[in-house]
Amino acid sequence: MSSAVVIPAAGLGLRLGGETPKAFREVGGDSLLVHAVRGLRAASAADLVCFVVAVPPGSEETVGKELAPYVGDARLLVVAGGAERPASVRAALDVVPVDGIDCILVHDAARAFVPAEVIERVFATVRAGADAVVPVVPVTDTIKVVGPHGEVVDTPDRSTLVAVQTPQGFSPEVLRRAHAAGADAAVTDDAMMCERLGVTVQTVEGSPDAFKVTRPQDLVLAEALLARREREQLGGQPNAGTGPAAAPEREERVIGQPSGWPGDGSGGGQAG
Ligand SMILES: Nc1ccn([C@@H]2O[C@H](COP(=O)(O)OP(=O)(O)OP(=O)(O)O)[C@@H](O)[C@H]2O)c(=O)n1
Ligand SMILES: C[C@](O)(CO)[C@H](O)COP(=O)(O)O
Repeated sequence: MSSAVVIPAAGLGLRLGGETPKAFREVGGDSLLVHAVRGLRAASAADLVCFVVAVPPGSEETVGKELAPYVGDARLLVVAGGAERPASVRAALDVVPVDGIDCILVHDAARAFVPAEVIERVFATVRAGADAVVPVVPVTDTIKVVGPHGEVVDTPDRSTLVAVQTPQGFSPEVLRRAHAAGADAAVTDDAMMCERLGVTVQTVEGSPDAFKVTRPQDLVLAEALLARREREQLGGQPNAGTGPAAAPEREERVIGQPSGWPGDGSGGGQAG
């Protein structure tokens, strides 16, 4: 079985702040997008033969050059994303080759540090016959349903709730059918679009490391996670020498603003 991965990376990152689109923000010297692609490549069991990345319009060429060294023998296609995540996924999905692809993963660039075992679990579950698969982690807060005036109207049983991550895995036919049906403003992930078709979505175990970089404090967490992985690769004990004094010394940096991005004077930019 061969798979393709669609990477929505066209978001502005408004909750993160800053002037650079989130996928281009750097942690440990590489952009979130590069980390995400490298992580996907590391999951060799997923047999990824095609990467399709949706990026802010105007940055396709720059991103194509930046990512080429990281995709190995796989095909790399970079397309302009849309104003909302479903439109970006759709734009990428439209160019995924039809022949020879039995599984399509959809993975947020913002979940740049997903462990290989999560990717492989998702892939294996699609390979075993599931139409749609999502990695999940338990919810650790109490969740309330709130009414129009800020009043609590319900406290759902937490044991039935999970937080959903990516990559989400799909049978190509099901994912294409879900996107052909269209998305409204309520749609926050691709699995939800499949649910609306009556497709059963299977869960598998996710990982805290697959968190989505969303707010500024997530960059601090990302730096710490990278530092922990480096220590582990060097053969050190995972927790040896940790603590406030052992915080990573790297600085967060951003890569050059792509041409066509608002403010570069070219008149290009991203809708929405
Ligand atoms: N129009 C959009 C919006 C989001 N995404 C991508 O979808 C993933 C998850 O979205 P999110 O974390 O919400 O990113 P942003 O939309 O950039 O964040 P914000 O809502 O804070 O602006 C990210 O990899 C993001 O780049 C996308 O490809 N196209
Ligand atoms: C797809 C997703 O990452 C699953 O948790 C999430 O729904 C993206 O939502 P966002 O509002 O675009 O962050």
